[in-house]
Amino acid sequence: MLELLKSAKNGEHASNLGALIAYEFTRKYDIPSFIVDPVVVDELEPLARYTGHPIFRRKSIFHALNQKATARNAAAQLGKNYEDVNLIVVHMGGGISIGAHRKGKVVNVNNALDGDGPFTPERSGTLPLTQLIDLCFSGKYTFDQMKKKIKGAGGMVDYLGTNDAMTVQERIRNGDKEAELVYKAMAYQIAKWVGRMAAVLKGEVDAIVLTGGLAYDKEFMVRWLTEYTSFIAPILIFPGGDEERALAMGGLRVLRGQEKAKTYWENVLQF
Ligand SMILES: Nc1ncnc2c1ncn2[C@@H]1O[C@H](COP(=O)(O)OP(=O)(O)OP(=O)(O)O)[C@@H](O)[C@H]1O
Ligand SMILES: CCCC(=O)O
Repeated sequence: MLELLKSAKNGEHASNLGALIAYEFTRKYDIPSFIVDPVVVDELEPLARYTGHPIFRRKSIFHALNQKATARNAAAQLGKNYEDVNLIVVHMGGGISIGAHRKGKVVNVNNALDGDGPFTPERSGTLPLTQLIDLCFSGKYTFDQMKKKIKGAGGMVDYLGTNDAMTVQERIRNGDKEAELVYKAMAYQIAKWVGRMAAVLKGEVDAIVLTGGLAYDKEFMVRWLTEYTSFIAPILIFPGGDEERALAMGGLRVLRGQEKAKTYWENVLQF
């Protein structure tokens, strides 16, 4: 695992550092370390794995740690167990993931890292395929530049020159119509993905759960998402993230014998 993460063979991401840092603590203090709900948690149902062409495979990459922790908190707020509810969890940070949680499993979710889903503060989300192929072969851009359009320099930051939603909100308050249109387009695309996940859950949705940094924005983002999606289910809001606590609780569940740690199996990542 450590070698694979160092090589970034499956993608560059800050979370690649997690296991490496944990391993240093293990060595220094002679204590166990665990990985809890990493971005590659994969509970997709078989139907969700189809892409539309046999050589492409859908990967489950999303904000699993915060999605799972927030879903548990939301279930508790509903007075139920996570394993007994259906939720659509919308994590809205620099990247955005929309997961269909059916009775404790994330059976469908967009690949939040790799050009799938709504556009986000710093990612393009799904792009028109043929235009993308044409641009790749146009000779105008390098491989790295094209990759950057999808992750890092795409989405809101490319439209408005900032990935900071709070700056955009201030611009809207000051009458910037372009900023309003782009920010609302992002809400519109997120809402469309909520609709998809409602279909996956066959309309049996106990709640739509909004979380991540953008969920603090009640004035615009939360209001627009409520307008578009509240016909599906009640909306619960858990702004920010619960990641550090979720990591600690995951480790504690194993140390207390409430959960068994799984063994990492490298072959599952060979695709
Ligand atoms: N209090 C707030 N009010 C409004 N928007 C906020 C607030 N806090 C953060 N945001 C916005 O949320 C977005 C990023 O959120 P967050 O900090 O959750 O992302 P991240 O942790 O960098 O990314 P990710 O969640 O994808 O790992 C930014 O555009 C930021 O401006
Ligand atoms: C999809 C993994 C978390 C992120 O958005 O970076």
